[in-house]
Amino acid sequence: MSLSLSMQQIVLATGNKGKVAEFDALFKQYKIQVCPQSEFLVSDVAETGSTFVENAIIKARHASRHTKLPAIADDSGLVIDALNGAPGIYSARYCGQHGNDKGNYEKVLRELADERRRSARFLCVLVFLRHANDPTPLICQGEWEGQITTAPSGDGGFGYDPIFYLPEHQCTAAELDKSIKNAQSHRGKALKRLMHDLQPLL
Ligand SMILES: O=P(O)(O)OP(=O)(O)OP(=O)(O)OC[C@H]1O[C@@H](n2cnc3c(O)ncnc32)[C@H](O)[C@@H]1O
Ligand SMILES: [Mg+2]
Repeated sequence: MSLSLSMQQIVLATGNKGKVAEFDALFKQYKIQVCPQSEFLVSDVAETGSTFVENAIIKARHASRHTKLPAIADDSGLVIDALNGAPGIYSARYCGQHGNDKGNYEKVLRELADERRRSARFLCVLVFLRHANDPTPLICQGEWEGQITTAPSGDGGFGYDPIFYLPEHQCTAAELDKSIKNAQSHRGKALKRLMHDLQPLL
């Protein structure tokens, strides 16, 4: 594709302010201009897929259709082994109310109350669409391994960060320096891979 992405805006297809803040820092090192969908008044779209990949494509397509710009979408979530992979693609609305971070992680802590197996990982799927009807999306994934705590700790980050413990740092993701989270997280890894694949288009 001849389009020079370094000259053109890309819409970031997420309504999550925590993600936007992380992407703001992450994109600083790249020569592309990425603007959150809120700047174009893009509405949230129903995430009706049954995989992270499907939902990321749905969000990217919706934002691209609305703005007529290339789009990057993030679909992510927490996968807990003792809960057979839940909350997974339902992470944002696990307690029944979309975006209620505290309600969501408190539900997880209740469900794991008598459980010794605490292993879990964050997953992030990033999708890049050149335009709304792009038949060959770029798709990249990143993972971040950790343990679920028995009580929340820390007030940085967003979502499940206060209950996601990193043994190598001896703190939760909500207590971790932002730059370390971005360097090691599911989102940071997925973006590195996506930018590697995007380079030939820049
Ligand atoms: O769909 P968009 O508009 O991007 O915003 P969302 O919050 O609904 O995003 P998702 O559908 O991808 O759901 C992801 C949820 O997984 C959780 N999550 C994802 N990444 C996280 C991170 O880095 N730290 C903590 N929780 C995270 C958090 O609860 C998110 O709401
Ligand atoms: Mg969502």
